[in-house]
Amino acid sequence: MRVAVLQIGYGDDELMADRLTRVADLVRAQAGHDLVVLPELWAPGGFSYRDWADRAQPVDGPIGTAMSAAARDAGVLLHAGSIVERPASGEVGSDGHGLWNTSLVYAADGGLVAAYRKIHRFGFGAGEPKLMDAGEDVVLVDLPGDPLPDGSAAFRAALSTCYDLRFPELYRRQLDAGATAFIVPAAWPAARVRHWTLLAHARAIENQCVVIACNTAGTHAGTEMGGHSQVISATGEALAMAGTSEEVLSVEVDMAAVTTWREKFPVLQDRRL
Ligand SMILES: NC(=O)CCC(=O)C(=O)O
Repeated sequence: MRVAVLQIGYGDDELMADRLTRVADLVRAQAGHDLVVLPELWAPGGFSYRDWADRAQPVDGPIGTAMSAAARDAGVLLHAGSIVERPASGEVGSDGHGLWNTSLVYAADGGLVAAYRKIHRFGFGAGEPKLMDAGEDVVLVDLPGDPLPDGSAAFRAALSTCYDLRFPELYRRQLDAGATAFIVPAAWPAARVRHWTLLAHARAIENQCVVIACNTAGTHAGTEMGGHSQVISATGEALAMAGTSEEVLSVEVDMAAVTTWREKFPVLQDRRL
Protein backbone atom coordinates (compact mmCIF):
# COMPACT_ATOMS: atom_id res chain seq x y z
CA MET A 1 0.00 0.00 0.00
CA ARG A 2 1.59 3.25 -1.14
CA VAL A 3 0.86 6.01 1.38
CA ALA A 4 1.36 9.79 1.09
CA VAL A 5 1.38 11.78 4.33
CA LEU A 6 0.92 15.50 3.64
CA GLN A 7 2.43 17.51 6.50
CA ILE A 8 0.80 20.87 5.77
CA GLY A 9 2.42 24.07 7.07
CA TYR A 10 0.52 27.32 7.49
CA GLY A 11 0.46 30.59 9.39
CA ASP A 12 -2.21 33.14 10.22
CA ASP A 13 -1.72 35.14 7.02
CA GLU A 14 -3.07 32.51 4.59
CA LEU A 15 -6.80 32.73 3.85
CA MET A 16 -8.71 29.51 4.45
CA ALA A 17 -10.02 29.54 0.85
CA ASP A 18 -6.48 29.85 -0.52
CA ARG A 19 -5.29 27.01 1.69
CA LEU A 20 -8.17 24.85 0.51
CA THR A 21 -7.16 25.37 -3.14
CA ARG A 22 -3.48 24.77 -2.38
CA VAL A 23 -4.10 21.56 -0.42
CA ALA A 24 -6.61 20.17 -2.95
CA ASP A 25 -3.93 20.62 -5.66
CA LEU A 26 -1.38 18.86 -3.45
CA VAL A 27 -3.78 15.94 -2.98
CA ARG A 28 -4.26 15.72 -6.77
CA ALA A 29 -0.48 15.56 -7.17
CA GLN A 30 -0.47 12.30 -5.14
CA ALA A 31 -2.10 10.23 -7.92
CA GLY A 32 -0.48 6.81 -7.92
CA HIS A 33 -0.68 6.43 -4.14
CA ASP A 34 -3.34 4.22 -2.54
CA LEU A 35 -3.90 6.31 0.58
CA VAL A 36 -3.32 10.04 1.20
CA VAL A 37 -3.52 11.57 4.69
CA LEU A 38 -3.91 15.22 5.80
CA PRO A 39 -3.55 16.77 9.29
CA GLU A 40 -6.14 17.78 11.88
CA LEU A 41 -8.05 21.06 11.25
CA TRP A 42 -5.60 22.17 8.52
CA ALA A 43 -8.20 24.47 6.90
CA PRO A 44 -9.74 26.28 9.92
CA GLY A 45 -6.48 26.17 11.95
CA GLY A 46 -5.72 23.65 14.69
CA PHE A 47 -5.32 26.26 17.44
CA SER A 48 -7.30 29.11 15.82
CA TYR A 49 -10.04 28.83 18.46
CA ARG A 50 -11.42 32.32 17.85
CA ASP A 51 -12.10 31.52 14.18
CA TRP A 52 -13.64 28.10 14.59
CA ALA A 53 -17.28 29.18 14.81
CA ASP A 54 -16.94 31.30 11.63
CA ARG A 55 -15.07 28.54 9.80
CA ALA A 56 -17.39 25.70 10.86
CA GLN A 57 -19.22 23.86 8.09
CA PRO A 58 -21.27 20.73 7.51
CA VAL A 59 -19.61 17.57 6.24
CA ASP A 60 -20.81 18.40 2.71
CA GLY A 61 -19.65 22.05 2.93
CA PRO A 62 -16.87 23.65 0.85
CA ILE A 63 -14.00 21.68 2.45
CA GLY A 64 -15.77 18.33 2.13
CA THR A 65 -16.81 19.08 -1.45
CA ALA A 66 -13.26 20.07 -2.45
CA MET A 67 -11.75 17.02 -0.75
CA SER A 68 -14.24 14.66 -2.38
CA ALA A 69 -13.31 16.06 -5.80
CA ALA A 70 -9.57 15.87 -5.05
CA ALA A 71 -9.86 12.22 -3.94
CA ARG A 72 -11.74 11.38 -7.14
CA ASP A 73 -9.31 13.27 -9.39
CA ALA A 74 -6.29 11.60 -7.75
CA GLY A 75 -8.00 8.19 -7.56
CA VAL A 76 -6.93 7.69 -3.93
CA LEU A 77 -8.46 6.82 -0.59
CA LEU A 78 -8.21 10.23 1.11
CA HIS A 79 -8.17 10.85 4.85
CA ALA A 80 -8.92 14.56 4.50
CA GLY A 81 -7.88 15.47 8.04
CA SER A 82 -10.57 17.13 10.13
CA ILE A 83 -12.97 20.06 9.91
CA VAL A 84 -14.87 22.05 12.51
CA GLU A 85 -18.20 20.39 11.82
CA ARG A 86 -21.49 22.22 12.29
CA PRO A 87 -24.23 19.87 11.05
CA ALA A 88 -26.83 21.48 8.81
CA SER A 89 -29.49 19.69 10.90
CA GLY A 90 -28.72 21.87 13.94
CA GLU A 91 -27.77 18.74 15.94
CA VAL A 92 -26.02 19.44 19.26
CA GLY A 93 -24.04 17.01 21.42
CA SER A 94 -24.25 16.32 25.15
CA ASP A 95 -22.39 19.57 26.00
CA GLY A 96 -24.70 21.62 23.79
CA HIS A 97 -22.09 23.23 21.52
CA GLY A 98 -23.19 21.89 18.13
CA LEU A 99 -19.60 21.77 16.85
CA TRP A 100 -17.34 18.72 16.49
CA ASN A 101 -13.74 18.11 15.39
CA THR A 102 -14.66 15.69 12.61
CA SER A 103 -12.31 13.69 10.38
CA LEU A 104 -13.52 12.82 6.88
CA VAL A 105 -12.45 9.94 4.64
CA TYR A 106 -13.26 9.76 0.92
CA ALA A 107 -13.04 6.79 -1.44
CA ALA A 108 -11.25 6.94 -4.79
CA ASP A 109 -14.62 7.65 -6.46
CA GLY A 110 -15.12 10.70 -4.22
CA GLY A 111 -17.77 9.09 -1.99
CA LEU A 112 -17.64 9.79 1.76
CA VAL A 113 -16.77 6.50 3.48
CA ALA A 114 -16.31 7.63 7.08
CA ALA A 115 -16.65 10.54 9.50
CA TYR A 116 -15.02 10.35 12.93
CA ARG A 117 -15.77 12.87 15.69
CA LYS A 118 -12.74 13.36 17.98
CA ILE A 119 -13.46 11.68 21.30
CA HIS A 120 -10.85 13.28 23.62
CA ARG A 121 -10.99 17.07 23.41
CA PHE A 122 -7.76 19.01 24.06
CA GLY A 123 -7.65 22.18 26.14
CA PHE A 124 -8.29 21.42 29.82
CA GLY A 125 -11.52 23.42 30.04
CA ALA A 126 -10.52 25.90 27.30
CA GLY A 127 -10.22 25.29 23.54
CA GLU A 128 -11.97 22.14 22.39
CA PRO A 129 -13.93 21.22 25.56
CA LYS A 130 -15.18 24.81 25.81
CA LEU A 131 -16.21 25.05 22.14
CA MET A 132 -16.91 21.53 20.87
CA ASP A 133 -18.86 18.42 21.71
CA ALA A 134 -17.10 15.08 22.16
CA GLY A 135 -17.45 12.23 19.70
CA GLU A 136 -18.51 8.84 21.02
CA ASP A 137 -17.99 6.27 18.29
CA VAL A 138 -15.10 4.05 17.24
CA VAL A 139 -14.77 4.32 13.43
CA LEU A 140 -12.83 2.06 11.05
CA VAL A 141 -12.34 2.14 7.28
CA ASP A 142 -11.35 -0.63 4.87
CA LEU A 143 -7.87 -0.21 3.42
CA PRO A 144 -7.11 -0.68 -0.29
CA GLY A 145 -5.81 -4.08 -1.34
CA ASP A 146 -6.96 -7.58 -2.22
CA PRO A 147 -10.00 -8.63 -0.14
CA LEU A 148 -10.31 -11.88 1.82
CA PRO A 149 -12.04 -14.87 0.12
CA ASP A 150 -15.35 -13.86 1.78
CA GLY A 151 -15.10 -10.43 0.11
CA SER A 152 -14.31 -8.45 3.29
CA ALA A 153 -11.28 -6.16 3.54
CA ALA A 154 -8.03 -7.84 4.57
CA PHE A 155 -6.86 -4.75 6.48
CA ARG A 156 -8.75 -2.02 8.30
CA ALA A 157 -7.64 1.33 9.70
CA ALA A 158 -9.14 2.95 12.79
CA LEU A 159 -9.51 6.72 13.03
CA SER A 160 -8.41 8.95 15.89
CA THR A 161 -7.24 12.54 16.20
CA CYS A 162 -4.22 14.16 17.88
CA TYR A 163 -4.88 14.26 21.68
CA ASP A 164 -6.65 10.87 21.36
CA LEU A 165 -3.13 9.43 21.03
CA ARG A 166 -2.65 9.86 24.79
CA PHE A 167 -5.48 7.43 25.61
CA PRO A 168 -4.35 3.82 24.98
CA GLU A 169 -7.74 2.36 25.92
CA LEU A 170 -9.22 3.88 22.73
CA TYR A 171 -6.69 1.98 20.61
CA ARG A 172 -7.49 -1.29 22.40
CA ARG A 173 -11.14 -0.74 21.48
CA GLN A 174 -10.08 -0.11 17.89
CA LEU A 175 -7.89 -3.22 17.91
CA ASP A 176 -10.80 -5.30 19.21
CA ALA A 177 -12.94 -3.84 16.41
CA GLY A 178 -10.48 -5.26 13.85
CA ALA A 179 -7.90 -2.52 13.29
CA THR A 180 -4.57 -3.40 11.72
CA ALA A 181 -3.63 0.28 11.25
CA PHE A 182 -4.28 3.57 13.03
CA ILE A 183 -4.56 6.86 11.11
CA VAL A 184 -3.89 9.88 13.33
CA PRO A 185 -4.12 13.44 11.94
CA ALA A 186 -2.85 16.07 14.36
CA ALA A 187 -2.05 19.69 15.19
CA TRP A 188 0.53 18.74 17.81
CA PRO A 189 2.76 21.56 19.11
CA ALA A 190 6.56 21.58 18.93
CA ALA A 191 6.70 21.97 22.71
CA ARG A 192 5.58 18.35 23.21
CA VAL A 193 6.71 16.72 19.97
CA ARG A 194 8.71 14.06 21.85
CA HIS A 195 5.43 12.83 23.34
CA TRP A 196 4.00 12.66 19.81
CA THR A 197 6.79 10.49 18.43
CA LEU A 198 6.99 8.23 21.50
CA LEU A 199 3.23 7.72 21.83
CA ALA A 200 2.88 6.84 18.13
CA HIS A 201 5.59 4.21 18.52
CA ALA A 202 3.92 2.89 21.69
CA ARG A 203 0.49 2.58 20.04
CA ALA A 204 2.12 0.66 17.15
CA ILE A 205 4.13 -1.70 19.36
CA GLU A 206 1.49 -2.46 22.01
CA ASN A 207 -1.25 -3.13 19.44
CA GLN A 208 0.92 -4.59 16.66
CA CYS A 209 -0.63 -2.11 14.24
CA VAL A 210 0.77 0.27 11.61
CA VAL A 211 0.52 3.92 12.71
CA ILE A 212 0.13 6.61 10.03
CA ALA A 213 0.41 9.90 11.89
CA CYS A 214 0.14 13.23 10.03
CA ASN A 215 1.05 16.38 11.96
CA THR A 216 1.05 20.08 11.08
CA ALA A 217 3.99 22.42 10.38
CA GLY A 218 4.39 26.20 10.71
CA THR A 219 3.17 28.54 13.43
CA HIS A 220 -0.42 29.77 13.78
CA ALA A 221 -2.41 31.40 16.58
CA GLY A 222 0.84 31.80 18.52
CA THR A 223 1.55 28.05 18.60
CA GLU A 224 4.51 26.47 16.83
CA MET A 225 3.58 23.08 15.39
CA GLY A 226 5.89 20.10 15.82
CA GLY A 227 5.90 18.39 12.42
CA HIS A 228 7.53 14.95 12.64
CA SER A 229 4.73 13.20 10.79
CA GLN A 230 5.55 9.52 10.87
CA VAL A 231 4.69 6.08 9.58
CA ILE A 232 5.47 3.35 12.10
CA SER A 233 5.39 -0.38 11.31
CA ALA A 234 3.65 -2.91 13.55
CA THR A 235 7.06 -3.90 14.90
CA GLY A 236 7.69 -0.31 15.97
CA GLU A 237 10.12 0.75 13.24
CA ALA A 238 9.84 4.28 11.81
CA LEU A 239 9.31 3.65 8.08
CA ALA A 240 9.31 7.41 7.45
CA MET A 241 9.66 10.51 9.60
CA ALA A 242 9.21 14.14 8.50
CA GLY A 243 11.14 17.17 9.69
CA THR A 244 9.58 20.35 11.00
CA SER A 245 8.60 22.08 7.70
CA GLU A 246 5.87 21.38 5.18
CA GLU A 247 6.73 18.02 3.62
CA VAL A 248 5.23 15.04 1.80
CA LEU A 249 6.18 11.56 3.02
CA SER A 250 5.73 8.89 0.36
CA VAL A 251 6.13 5.41 1.78
CA GLU A 252 5.38 1.81 0.84
CA VAL A 253 3.62 0.02 3.72
CA ASP A 254 3.51 -3.78 3.72
CA MET A 255 0.22 -4.50 5.49
CA ALA A 256 0.74 -8.28 5.23
CA ALA A 257 3.71 -7.80 7.56
CA VAL A 258 1.21 -7.06 10.34
CA THR A 259 -0.20 -10.58 10.08
CA THR A 260 3.27 -12.10 9.88
CA TRP A 261 4.43 -10.21 12.97
CA ARG A 262 1.31 -11.11 15.00
CA GLU A 263 1.90 -14.80 14.17
CA LYS A 264 5.62 -14.69 14.91
CA PHE A 265 5.29 -12.74 18.18
CA PRO A 266 1.71 -13.42 19.41
CA VAL A 267 1.75 -11.06 22.39
CA LEU A 268 -1.88 -10.04 21.88
CA GLN A 269 -2.93 -13.59 22.75
CA ASP A 270 -1.57 -13.07 26.29
CA ARG A 271 -3.95 -10.22 27.17
CA ARG A 272 -5.84 -10.83 30.43
CA LEU A 273 -9.22 -9.11 30.24
N1 LIG B 1 -4.84 19.33 18.90
C1 LIG B 1 -4.55 18.55 19.91
O1 LIG B 1 -5.26 17.62 20.22
C2 LIG B 1 -3.28 18.90 20.66
C3 LIG B 1 -2.83 17.82 21.62
C4 LIG B 1 -1.62 18.21 22.39
O2 LIG B 1 -1.10 19.29 22.25
C5 LIG B 1 -1.06 17.24 23.34
O3 LIG B 1 -1.66 16.18 23.56
O4 LIG B 1 -0.01 17.55 23.92
